Amino acid sequence: MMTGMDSRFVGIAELAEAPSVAVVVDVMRAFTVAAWAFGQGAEKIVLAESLDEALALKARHPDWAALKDGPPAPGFDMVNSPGLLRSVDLRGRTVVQKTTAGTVGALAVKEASLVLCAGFVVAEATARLLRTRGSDGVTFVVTGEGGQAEEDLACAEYIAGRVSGAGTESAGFLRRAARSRAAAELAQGVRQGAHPDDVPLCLEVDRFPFAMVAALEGSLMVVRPCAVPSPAGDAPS
Ligand SMILES: O=C(O)[C@H](CS(=O)(=O)O)OP(=O)(O)O
Ligand SMILES: [Mg+2]
Repeated sequence: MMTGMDSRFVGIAELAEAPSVAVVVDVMRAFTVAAWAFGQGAEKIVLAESLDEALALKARHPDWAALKDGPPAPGFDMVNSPGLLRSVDLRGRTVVQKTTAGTVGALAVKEASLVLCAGFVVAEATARLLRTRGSDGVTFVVTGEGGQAEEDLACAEYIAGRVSGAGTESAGFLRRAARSRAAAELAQGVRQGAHPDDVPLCLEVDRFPFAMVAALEGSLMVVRPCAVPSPAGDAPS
């Protein structure tokens, strides 16, 4: 199905007012990690505004699992690495996540009527949800490097292409992401709290069948997986 969707690609700082529909993209690594957390059984992810808030939430809910980017730190259970997270059993757990870019981007659009958190691992489910909803305007928040992160921009453009029609192929977009600064820094060990498999895991297209919807629940921004069944008319590509 073709849609006449109007796509805007903006950095976090360019967000003047809450968009109606926002897709917040963080390929490396926040939303790849979020998808893996759901893959490992997490029930929900609470996005923390700050490290202090993450620790306060953990103190109030000792059974929640607190996750931050960068190196391991006291009070936190996990770091922002899909390669490290994939061996953790999170069945039924609530995860609290605080990262430099991804979680900040989602919190910046918390007033939007629909917020999807995305990376390549949930690209098709995200596109399908947007198609199903028939949104005519979508703001893609490119969270890394002031809106210039090549891995996030490539993924955002790929998802936008998939929304408009099934013909968009992933290969070129993945090549751009693989050549990004983030990929190089992860491969070179510049970014801490990493596993050697992080880059390939972040570049796995459609590893998971769900989209990730973030919404305010009381005062907290909460991400939950959302199954998006393939409509009978959706032609495979
Ligand atoms: O963990 C990450 O990859 C980054 C943090 S940094 O760029 O390595 O400092 O956070 P994210 O919000 O997932 O981009
Ligand atoms: Mg990032």
